[in-house]
Amino acid sequence: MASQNVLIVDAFNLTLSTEGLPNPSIYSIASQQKRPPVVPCGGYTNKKKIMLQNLETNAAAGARPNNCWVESIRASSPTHMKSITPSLLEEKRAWIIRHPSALDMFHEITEASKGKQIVMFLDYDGTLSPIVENPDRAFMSGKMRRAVRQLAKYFPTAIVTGRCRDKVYDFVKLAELYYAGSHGMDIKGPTKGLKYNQKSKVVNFQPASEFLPLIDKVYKVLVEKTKSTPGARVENNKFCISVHFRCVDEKKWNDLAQKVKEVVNEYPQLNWRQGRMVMEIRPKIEWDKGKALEFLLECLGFADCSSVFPVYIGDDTTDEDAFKILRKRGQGFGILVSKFPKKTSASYSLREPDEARIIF
Ligand SMILES: O=P(O)(O)OC[C@H]1O[C@H](O[C@H]2O[C@H](CO)[C@@H](O)[C@H](O)[C@H]2O)[C@H](O)[C@@H](O)[C@@H]1O
Repeated sequence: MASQNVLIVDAFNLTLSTEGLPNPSIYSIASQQKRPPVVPCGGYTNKKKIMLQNLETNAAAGARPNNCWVESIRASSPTHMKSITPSLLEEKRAWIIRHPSALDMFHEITEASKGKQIVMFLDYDGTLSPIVENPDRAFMSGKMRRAVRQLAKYFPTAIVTGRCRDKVYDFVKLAELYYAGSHGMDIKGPTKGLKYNQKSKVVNFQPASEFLPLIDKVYKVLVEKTKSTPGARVENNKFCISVHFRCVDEKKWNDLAQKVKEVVNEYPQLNWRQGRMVMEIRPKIEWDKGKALEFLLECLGFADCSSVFPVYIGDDTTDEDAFKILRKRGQGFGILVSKFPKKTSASYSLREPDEARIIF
């Protein structure tokens, strides 16, 4: 383990010298990856062996922790990478030792999953698709789609996203997956290739359906209220709403946040959380991505099962709810996709969506 950490730190320095640009060796490894040969259905052990063959080393970079709201939004922007100080560098090194790359730790991970049923949970934005300015253009690559399709042949696989379920389906286009849209408030089972558990045939769950009219109303209010802020964008995610900051001048972030908070404060049934350059407004109910993960495990018949191994890969603050659940259950592990250190309950890290594809 110790020698592995040294390796990570060395590679980490190399990454820093490229000012946050993708590590060229990782890119070439990713592009040289060959798809594993198709193994018979149910061949989980074979699949794990193939996944092991895909292992390569890597490193992750980091960023400054944040204390206030605007700082934390700023921290989700790569531009802050410009000011790297020695203490920041030290912090980054410490972080990667605490959350090693899942690529480096793949052997340990596969050893831990031996004899257990792996269930995959995948966030969409920033995990399966790279972050882009226009949320309507956050396409998943054909390579990523093929990798997820392949994964789902061997393990029950769910997309867990803040997006509206229909919208994420339009991006992913794989009918054999489970989909948990609107931060888990809109769950639907596969419409094709069902093979894990009969119970999952009936998966269709919307714990916040009574909030639909309210969400529609508040969406319209927010569109009106934010239209004077250049670059602001409001997205209706059916059971929740996203107000995007990514294209707003940094000087206007606070103003925009105030406007949004004023609206949300008028509706005690709603609250908001911060995501990546976005404010996520949603119903105040005890439901989140972590609860959705537990719900899906139950649907699959693994509620009280000690031999299940859930793997959750995500990049955002809302994914932390799922990472926490995995820690609490003491089952499986969480993987945070991030180039920068973030406070996280995930065990491991990956730098970018392409790396997630490698471990598939
Ligand atoms: O749970 P997720 O799948 O990660 O969805 C969370 C939000 O993702 C999207 O916004 C993020 O990605 C956009 C496209 O790359 C980017 O422009 C934006 O800044 C990010 O916050 C999506 O548009 C939101 O609706 C989701 O809630």
